[in-house]
Amino acid sequence: MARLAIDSSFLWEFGKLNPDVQERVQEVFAKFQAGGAGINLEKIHNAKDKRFRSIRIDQGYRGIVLTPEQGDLYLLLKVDQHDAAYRWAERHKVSVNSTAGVVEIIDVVGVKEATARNTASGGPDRLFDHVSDAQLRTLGIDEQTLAFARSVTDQLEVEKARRTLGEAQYDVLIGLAMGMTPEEVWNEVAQSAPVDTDDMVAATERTSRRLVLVTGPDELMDVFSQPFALWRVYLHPSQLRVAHARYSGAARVSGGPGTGKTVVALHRARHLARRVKREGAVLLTTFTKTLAASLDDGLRALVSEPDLLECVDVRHIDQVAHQIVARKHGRLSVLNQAEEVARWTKASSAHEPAFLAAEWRQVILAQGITTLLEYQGARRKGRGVRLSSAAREIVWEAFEAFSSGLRKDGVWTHETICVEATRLLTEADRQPYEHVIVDEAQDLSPWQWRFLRAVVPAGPDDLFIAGDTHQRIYDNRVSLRQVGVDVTGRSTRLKINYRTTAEILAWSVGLLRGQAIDDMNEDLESLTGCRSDVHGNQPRLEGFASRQDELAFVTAQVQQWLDDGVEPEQVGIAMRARAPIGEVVNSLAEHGIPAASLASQAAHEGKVLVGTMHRMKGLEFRCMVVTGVSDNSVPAPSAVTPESVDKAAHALDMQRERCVLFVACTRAREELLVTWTGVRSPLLPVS
Ligand SMILES: Nc1ncnc2c1ncn2[C@@H]1O[C@H](COP(=O)(O)OP(=O)(O)OP(=O)(O)O)[C@@H](O)[C@H]1O
Repeated sequence: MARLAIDSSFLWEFGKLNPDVQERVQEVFAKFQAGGAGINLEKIHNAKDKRFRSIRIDQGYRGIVLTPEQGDLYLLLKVDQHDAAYRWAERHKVSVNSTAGVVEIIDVVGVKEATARNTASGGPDRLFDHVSDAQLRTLGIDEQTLAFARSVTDQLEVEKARRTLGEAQYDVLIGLAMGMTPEEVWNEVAQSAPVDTDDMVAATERTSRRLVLVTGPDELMDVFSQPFALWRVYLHPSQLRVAHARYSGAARVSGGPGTGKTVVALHRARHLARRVKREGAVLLTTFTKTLAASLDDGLRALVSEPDLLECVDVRHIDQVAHQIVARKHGRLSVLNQAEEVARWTKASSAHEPAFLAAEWRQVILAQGITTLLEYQGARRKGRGVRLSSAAREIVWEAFEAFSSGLRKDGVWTHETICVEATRLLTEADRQPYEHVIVDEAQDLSPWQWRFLRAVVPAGPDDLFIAGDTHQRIYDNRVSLRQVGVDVTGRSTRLKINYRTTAEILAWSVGLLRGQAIDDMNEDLESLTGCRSDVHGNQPRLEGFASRQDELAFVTAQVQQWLDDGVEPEQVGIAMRARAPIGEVVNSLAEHGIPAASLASQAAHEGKVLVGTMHRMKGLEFRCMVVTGVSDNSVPAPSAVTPESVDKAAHALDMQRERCVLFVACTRAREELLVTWTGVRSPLLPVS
């Protein structure tokens, strides 16, 4: 049976075709998959590549297909209106790169034009004079691109020609333009085995970033119905640049929700794994077990080669620290919350245990304080009551009693483990990792940052940090510089949102309007320019007189989505507190809708997923309900310091509550419903 591969750029274009044409395209493909009966592949007279044929989609549309000279693999490269499709065929050719072994789709007319432009405008100094023709050919540069390379005078000219050059050849030229040596470029791009440029099947398999191999009609429909899974094969150039760049030190990628930061982190992990090729050399990490598990799933979706997977250690930070400390001290016994409270109670009768625990984390550990003198001089912004010097002495005694108690009994907290791991690493002569990639970096604590700084030697590409401070849902505010991480000049902000419709994104961004949110680098972060190109319905806001009415409405809406064909696990329901989760799950179950709490161990497949707003971090759903957004639940009263106690702490708590709501709402891809009973939350816009 004939096999079909599709250029991923077409998959995006498919979404923009009108539904009639989409249907025709699918019919044509189904015929094609069924063996090709009834498909007419027509020769194109002026095509740049003699293997190109056109397929009739409907009266106005044509597809351009590369037919095989040997074998059974067809490549669908383009579907467009008749004239545009033919014009495309007159400009492009397909070849297998002799060094990288991948399929390249080259705009040969465009390359010629770019060469002529450069030659006409360029000065006498050519950018690649230091690289010989023979070296360029060895790197897989073909004759036409060689002429282009000889015309180039600066990096910008290479960047401008990105869409016209073959992808692998572009990578070579941009690498050289950025100062890599030909040997370094070779190591990045070359296949280890010799390339057979006639073997289209092997080349297509190697081009998984761009070409999607479809083996049957079901899989084809699957690809069409899940354009979101496309990130595996296609990255936007702005994402790819960040994922594949060489940085002289720590680098950071930020960007609003759904801009692909996690996707970039995963691609970066694969890229570095390919480069280092040493088991466990790359750490891909984040701050919770659940998020680390989803990074692991993502990496496995992206990387199929077992030896590459082995290069990447995917674990959450506390787990990594735990292992380092356990290696030195043996099995670690970690306090649970009740045990910690009991120890604080024992350590001092002068203060509440909650106060002491918070002071320890937010002042002592956060600032890395180790002496009373340092504590006497420490800033305590946002910590409520002022403490005189004498009062600090009393508090310090409590810390000492608490810490020595831990030491004496050989017990730990996650924080003391992290601090000890950092100490051990500072004393060690070798760090365990060559590269560290951190996702959801906005929620790491200062002691976790110090640990990460210590886990990898400082140098090129040491730390890669992905995060969005608008989505900070815990109280960790960190200045990267103060924890020894300098990303100056190596920060990129992604702007295109691939998850959420423009309507949901704009409304959600409104929740944070006027908030001054730091960028972890002693400046302010901004969502300006964050956009989505996909349009849909406005978010729906509904208030009710009773909780019963609210639940009934939510249940009916979920039923409606399911009736419309949305899979149950593509519906998420978020709320601020944990308590109402059971109530929502039961209400759905009573109406025959399978549902599960995200926190439960039960299988989640085939169920509507219900959880706290915090738990929604890292997830996404086609349809999202954010429920219980009343004035007495959002912001959560117990999580906000009263203004009368500490104005600064109150403002920060309120900001965090807004961010938590923002995170929940931006999990929605297509539909967002926000509900409340009684008076709506003051965090919601008035209308
Ligand atoms: N280049 C791309 N092409 C197609 N889909 C993409 C691309 N980049 C990201 N996506 C999709 O967009 C969605 C959001 O991506 P991702 O989770 O990486 O964003 P994020 O910036 O980490 O989000 P958040 O900060 O909100 O958690 C995912 O479904 C992902 O598959």
